Formats: sequence, structure tokens, C-alpha cells
Amino acid sequence: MVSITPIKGDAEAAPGPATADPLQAAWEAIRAGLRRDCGARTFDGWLRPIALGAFDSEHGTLRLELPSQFMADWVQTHFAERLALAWRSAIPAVRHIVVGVGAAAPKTAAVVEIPAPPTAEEPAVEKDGLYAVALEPRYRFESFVVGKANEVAFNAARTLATAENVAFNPLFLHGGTGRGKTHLLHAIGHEFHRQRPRAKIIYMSAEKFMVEFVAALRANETIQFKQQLRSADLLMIDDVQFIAGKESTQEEFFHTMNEIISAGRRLVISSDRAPQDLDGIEPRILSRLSWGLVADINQADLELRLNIIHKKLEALPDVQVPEDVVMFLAKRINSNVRELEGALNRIAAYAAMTNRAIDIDFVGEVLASTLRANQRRISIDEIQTKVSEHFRIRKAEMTSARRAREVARPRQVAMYLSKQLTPRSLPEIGRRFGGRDHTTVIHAVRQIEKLRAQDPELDSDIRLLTRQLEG
Ligand SMILES: Nc1ncnc2c1ncn2[C@@H]1O[C@H](COP(=O)(O)OP(=O)(O)OP(=O)(O)O)[C@@H](O)[C@H]1O
Repeated sequence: MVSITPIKGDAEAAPGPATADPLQAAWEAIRAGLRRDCGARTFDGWLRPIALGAFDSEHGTLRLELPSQFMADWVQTHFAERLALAWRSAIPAVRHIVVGVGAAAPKTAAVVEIPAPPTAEEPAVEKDGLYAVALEPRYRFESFVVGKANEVAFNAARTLATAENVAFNPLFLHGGTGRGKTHLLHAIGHEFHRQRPRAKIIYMSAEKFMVEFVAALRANETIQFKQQLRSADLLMIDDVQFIAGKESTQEEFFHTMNEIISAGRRLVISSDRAPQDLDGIEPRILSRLSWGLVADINQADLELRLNIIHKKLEALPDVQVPEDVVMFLAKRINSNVRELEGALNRIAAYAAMTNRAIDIDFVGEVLASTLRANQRRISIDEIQTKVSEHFRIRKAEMTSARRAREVARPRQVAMYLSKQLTPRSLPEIGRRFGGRDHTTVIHAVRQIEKLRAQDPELDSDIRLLTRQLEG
């Protein structure tokens, strides 16, 4: 069940006597920025009427409401991406925005007067070839902290942005949410622009690609749409999982991809999963993708989390965070970098508001629910359930003595995942699998490691199970 938290009542966002509403404060700042960037006419006509709706803290979804469907559709098409980006940089906990018609929107007269659409096309204003408005200024290579989990992706991104000729194209970056894919794409854009100020760079979410493609189809303007994309020297499409299975968009994407690559222009794609795990992507697209470089971004380990906290704190010179608190945060917030960043911002904001020193007690109060969510531990029981469902065997086979391959292999997979995803010891894992010896568990772990390297299907099963279990 999704819990919709009313903005004013966000318990975690308002510890102690604090009265300021961080969402409202961020919204004021975003509005000021939009007014500056878009001019008074567009702002007054289309953006001023937007009201803040509810914030669903579980999914990080913030609702923005307009007085009519027409206005909501317009804002969705022209501003959704910009709004989402602005929100994400202001409050990282806001991961998505939904634009709709709602009760929170200011009530105007029964007939809503619809302002004339602006004459200039704002969100993708071409400035020196760079679609500058879409790139977040903070997302640069210099602000990206490199560790084991992301070094291959980082190096590939830098090579793609800087090398005279690249041996791989496209670059496909994948990894779970909040691990820095969008950051790296924007960093590529900034660097490419710095080195080649006249080059044409397009960054677009796959969702926007689809929306624009469908709009172009309706308006009989597909030729212009194609020309625009295919003339890019660097094209970056974020979150490509979005178009998996959407046939005509996928077809168009495939042609665009082919032309960009054949013309020696650079293409970068990001996704929350590996190419082979994208359901509904055609084999010819997969094979074209495999011509390039596929790099994943793994979950940050403790060392990387510590380095990221230190780096983020450099940008907050007024905030004094003692080393024991840094270690506490790095150990306890292990889900993803976005959460870690959000936690630091929240601590800084509440320390400033309440004038309290930042110690472990304070952090425990301010981040109570984040810490609880990060504490979620995957249990061996959950692993056994998921694995038996996946391989369509009875769960009882997890603890049975049967050695037939069709049950023994899934059992080994479950033991392997128990070792990887839980802090349980080998003897304990053995006990939970029908009282087996710890050497059986070691054997299972080694066996699956070996098989994963040889068998792409098993490897993809394990990735999928891991993703599902990690939620
Ligand atoms: N290695 C890193 N160094 C510094 N900041 C990072 C790093 N990784 C992620 N971040 C920060 O974490 C936040 C989330 O990253 P980003 O939006 O790039 O994630 P993502 O992988 O694109 O997530 P999603 O799939 O949800 O879009 C950003 O503010 C980004 O700057």
C-alpha cells in the first residue's frame, strides 16, 4: 500500500520544533529559477498556477497540480523533465514528479482562462549546440567520487567524452536506482561541450524520447524529429528501460541508434538493468548494443560511501559532522547514493534550523525512517521462497535431501544468494537448508560462481533474483 504523506505532515521532515516546510521552501526556490529562465509571460501563464500536491515519500513521488487537464498536459510535455531535475537537485528524496489536475490547484473561475502558449520553445533551447537547460550543473566528473563499484563506468564515460576516437560505441551504463548513471551522463555532456563547444549534444530521458516521438507522429513531423536527433554529435538517452516493449518507439530508437553509430557520432545509453535483462527489447537491438561497451555501476561499498560523504561535506563548509557520525551514516545508509545525499541534506537543514550539534542521537532522530528502511534485512526464508518460485519447484525442496539436478541447482542458487545477501555464517546457512554441513554451502557458492561465469542464462537469473530481493 502506498502511503501518501501530506507535505505539511511529513513526520521525518519536521523533527522538534522546526516549522519551515522544506518542500515549500524548495518550491519557492525552484519557482524563482523558472521565472528567471522562462520569462514572466510563460511563468505567469503556465507555471505560476502549479500547486504542490501530496508527496509520497515511499516512492519519492511528488504531485504537482494544475487547474485544468489542458494545462497539466502542457506542463507535462514542456516542463516535466526540467521540474523533475530541479526537484531532484533541491531535494534528492523527490525522485519523480507527477503532473495532474487536482484539488490543491488554486481555484480559479469555473472557466479556466487558458493563456496562449509561449512563442519560443523553451526546454530544449539550443545554446552553442548544447541543450544546456537539460544538463544539471552539479553533475560533473570532478564531483563524481570513484570507487570499485563505478570505476569501469567512470573511466568509460570519461573516455567517451574526451578521446579523439573511441573504440567503443555506444556506451551502455546500467545499475540500480540512485547509483549515479544520470550524473555520469550529464558529466559526459559537460565535458564534451567543454572540449568541443560547437558540437551538438542532446540529452534526453527515454520517456521524453517517446513523448516527443509520439507527438511528432501526431503532428506529421517525424522527419524533423529524426533529423534533430540524428544530427547530434553526442546523443544520450537516459533510463532506456522505459521504452522496452513499446514497439514503434523502440523501432524508431533502433534506427536513430544505427544512424548515430554508423555516422561515427557518439551514443550513450543508461538503464536500470543490463541489456539482456531488458524485457521486450528486440534481439537486433541487443546485438547492436553489444558492439559497444556495457559497464555496470554496482552498489557502493563502505569505502566509497565514506568518500562520497566526505566529498559532499566539502560542499557544506558550515556543517560540522564529526567522524563518528560520518562512519555511522556510511555504515547505516547503504541502499544508494541518492539516499545518502538526501540524508546529509536533511541533517544540514535540521541542524541549521534547530541549532543543535550533529551527533549520533541527533542523526538518529532526524533520519529515523531512513535508517529503519536501510535496516531492512533480506532473510534466508525470503530467498528460499523467491528462488523456488523462480525455478518453479516446491519450497520444501530447499530443505529436502533430494539430489536431482532440477532441485539441487536452485537450492545451490539459494545458498549462494544467502551468502551474498545476508550476514549469516556458512554453518547457519547450512542449518537452514535442511541441516547441511557448512562445506556443502562452500561448495554451492563456488559452484554457482563458476557456472555464472560460463552460463549467461544462469547469470541473468541470479541478477534478476538479486534485484527482486534487494527491492
Ligand atoms: N559516485 C558518486 N559521486 C558523487 N555523487 C554521486 C555518485 N553516485 C551518485 N551520486 C549522486 O547521487 C544522486 C543520484 O544519482 P543519479 O540521479 O545519477 O542516479 P541514477 O543512477 O541515474 O538513478 P535513477 O536510475 O533513479 O535515475 C545524484 O545527486 C548524484 O550526484
